[in-house]
Amino acid sequence: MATDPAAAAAAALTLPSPTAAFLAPYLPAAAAAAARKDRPFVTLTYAASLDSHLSVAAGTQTALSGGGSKALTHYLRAQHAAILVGASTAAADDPGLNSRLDGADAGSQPRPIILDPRFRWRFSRDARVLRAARARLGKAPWIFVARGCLEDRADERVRWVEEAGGRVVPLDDCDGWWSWTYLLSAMRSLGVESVMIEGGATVINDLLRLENRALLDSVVVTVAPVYLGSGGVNVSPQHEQGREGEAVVRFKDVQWQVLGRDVVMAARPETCE
Ligand SMILES: NC(=O)c1ccc[n+]([C@@H]2O[C@H](COP(=O)([O-])OP(=O)(O)OC[C@H]3O[C@@H](n4cnc5c(N)ncnc54)[C@H](O)[C@@H]3O)[C@@H](O)[C@H]2O)c1
Ligand SMILES: Nc1nc(=O)c(N)c(NC[C@H](O)[C@H](O)[C@H](O)COP(=O)(O)O)[nH]1
Repeated sequence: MATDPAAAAAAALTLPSPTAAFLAPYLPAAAAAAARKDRPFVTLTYAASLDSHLSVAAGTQTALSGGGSKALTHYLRAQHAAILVGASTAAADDPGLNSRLDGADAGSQPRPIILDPRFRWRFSRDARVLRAARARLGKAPWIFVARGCLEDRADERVRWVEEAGGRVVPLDDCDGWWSWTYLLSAMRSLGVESVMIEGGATVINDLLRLENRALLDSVVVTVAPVYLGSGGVNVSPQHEQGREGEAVVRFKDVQWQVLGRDVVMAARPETCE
């Protein structure tokens, strides 16, 4: 059964100050993010197994982070204006997409953004992200949908999102896919100054491709001491034929911190400048 947001808030997380100091150089600075008008500050973040898997199988959620790295993730959420996931993550995880960090108030909650061009996530009024918003434990979601897939404005899902204070945002029609330049520019024009992108694998692998890497300001990856085995949902940017080198992603400004059983990397991607 899905966790009740009120019960989740009661199980609030705390972050030790050395971890906050470790993350500080990788966080969006308010003035710089506000000054940048073409796109928000972007942090890509996820938790993976030793074999770089996000979950044991598509459509399922696998808990990887221990208490310390989970607190780090919720701290990161509170440091960003928005948190974004793909439609398959929304469908598989029924996520709350709020910060349950101890002391996170309404003002520090990120705006959940769900990429769902074909509006195929069949959520109910009881979806955790909606319950969290109604309980004032998080902001209400914005769901990005292609205009042509949003003909039925009487769709009860639109009503539920609006009732919670959120929006189903019509974006340009597309073939099921928007470029990240377009998406980030759309977010910035909606006033979003920083966004934490949590996944899933389709989103992450796409953002790590050579043409998108320069859009990433920070990358924060938790590695948990477990193998999930082949068949899992894998983070591994794809080789394109004849362009093998382009799938190799290297990082600069790399720092690691051990948090309980997990290790966390904070870094910036190297781009071909
Ligand atoms: N461990 C972690 O940190 C973590 C984080 C997130 C998700 N997950 C897991 O990942 C799995 C889901 O990952 P996935 O790869 O199946 O799906 P996903 O969450 O990446 O969603 C993919 C869908 O999002 C939409 N989308 C993504 N990019 C888009 C773009 N540029 N333009 C338009 N639409 C776009 C499309 O509908 C696409 O089919 C689940 O098992 C979930 O539990 C784990
Ligand atoms: N940091 C992290 N560790 C994990 O072990 C794990 N499975 C995720 N997964 C990220 C994904 O985005 C999930 O959907 C949200 O972690 C669920 O979000 P909530 O806590 O419900 O808000 N993230």
